[in-house]
Amino acid sequence: MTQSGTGRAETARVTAGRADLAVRGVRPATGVSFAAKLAYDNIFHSFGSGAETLRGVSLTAEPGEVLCLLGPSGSGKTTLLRIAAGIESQTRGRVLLNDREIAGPSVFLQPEKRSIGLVFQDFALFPHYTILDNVRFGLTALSSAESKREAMAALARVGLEHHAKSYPHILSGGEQQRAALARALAPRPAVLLLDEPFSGLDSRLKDSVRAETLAILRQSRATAIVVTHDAEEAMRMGDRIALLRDGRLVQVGRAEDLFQQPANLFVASFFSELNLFDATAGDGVVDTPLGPFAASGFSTGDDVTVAVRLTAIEAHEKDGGTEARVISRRFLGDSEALELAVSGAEVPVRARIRCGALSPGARAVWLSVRKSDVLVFERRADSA
Ligand SMILES: Nc1ncnc2c1ncn2[C@@H]1O[C@H](COP(=O)(O)OP(=O)(O)OP(=O)(O)O)[C@@H](O)[C@H]1O
Repeated sequence: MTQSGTGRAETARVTAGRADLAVRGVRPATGVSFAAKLAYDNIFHSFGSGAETLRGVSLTAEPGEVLCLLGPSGSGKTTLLRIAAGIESQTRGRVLLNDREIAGPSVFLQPEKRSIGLVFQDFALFPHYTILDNVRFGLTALSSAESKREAMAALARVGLEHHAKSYPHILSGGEQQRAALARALAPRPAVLLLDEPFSGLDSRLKDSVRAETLAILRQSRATAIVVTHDAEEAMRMGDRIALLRDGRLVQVGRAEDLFQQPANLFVASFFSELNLFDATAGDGVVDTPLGPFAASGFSTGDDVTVAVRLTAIEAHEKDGGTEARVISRRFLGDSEALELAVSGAEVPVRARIRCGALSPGARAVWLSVRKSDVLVFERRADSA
């Protein structure tokens, strides 16, 4: 989602409201949040009379966990975050914080009463405020001395005390991201929502900022929901991943679950590049141009799609396996991308092999396939 001027105003509204947290009840030890459970119960949403953006989403972020909301552009990730923050309203369903309804048919708790923090894609720091004042922004209910102390503690947590007096524009992208995180964490929200928090960073910076952010989230112990459209990012960050498509939850689980036991072809293709072969199941097996594979659970005559990960294919120059001819090779550093002509395959078969596995002039090769990286799905018109 692109951050708009309205978005900034919302940041201000949501952030300002977090001061409410600071003055209520007993506060935990420095740097620690009250982790909470956030539950979506059968959420539906549409913008005006338009098509439904969310269709029956039920999902729980457990206390202290990092839950990644993953999905293609337009699948409804940002809308789901905004509903939890209270800056968008669902048309049906309920949102619960620690089993208490905060949004439902007859309840709407204002954003500032929710103890839910929000970090936007472009950080949304106020350019004319120092970093310290940006972080103090959400602590207005505290005395000046207290808010300064709390803001400095939050900056220390993200390693930015030395930039307290700086203005945002002199900070690097990664530092601005950490400042935005400090601002969101300063009021010690029970739940922190992060909307594509690393998308504005260049790819080299991204890895280190992501690792730092995860460490800070762990230390703060807040429950976090992180929106991303990048499967690798979700696997790196999430204790669990919830994959959305067209406003519906497709699968929720640990990265290993989604990768190894994808619910359908859409999930599988979100996590790895695949060669696809349409085929008809035989008696527990299915024949493809790359050889026969097990098709347990399917009956003879079932239409299936066989998905072979690019990394499942090995190429050799010694006779054995499926014959293939090299069409193209591309050096990618750690690996090499191959396109191969294989008898019976309508389009070139793609493979990702270890560099140096084939001699420079190799043309005629033989392929073997790691069976654990072959997935067989029922063939449906909308399955990928
Ligand atoms: N203000 C709006 N008015 C009308 N439709 C909207 C509005 N905001 C978003 N949408 C539509 O709602 C759907 C879901 O949008 P949303 O931003 O939640 O998706 P997303 O998964 O976060 O996408 P992205 O990864 O591109 O940010 C999209 O089809 C989008 O075009």
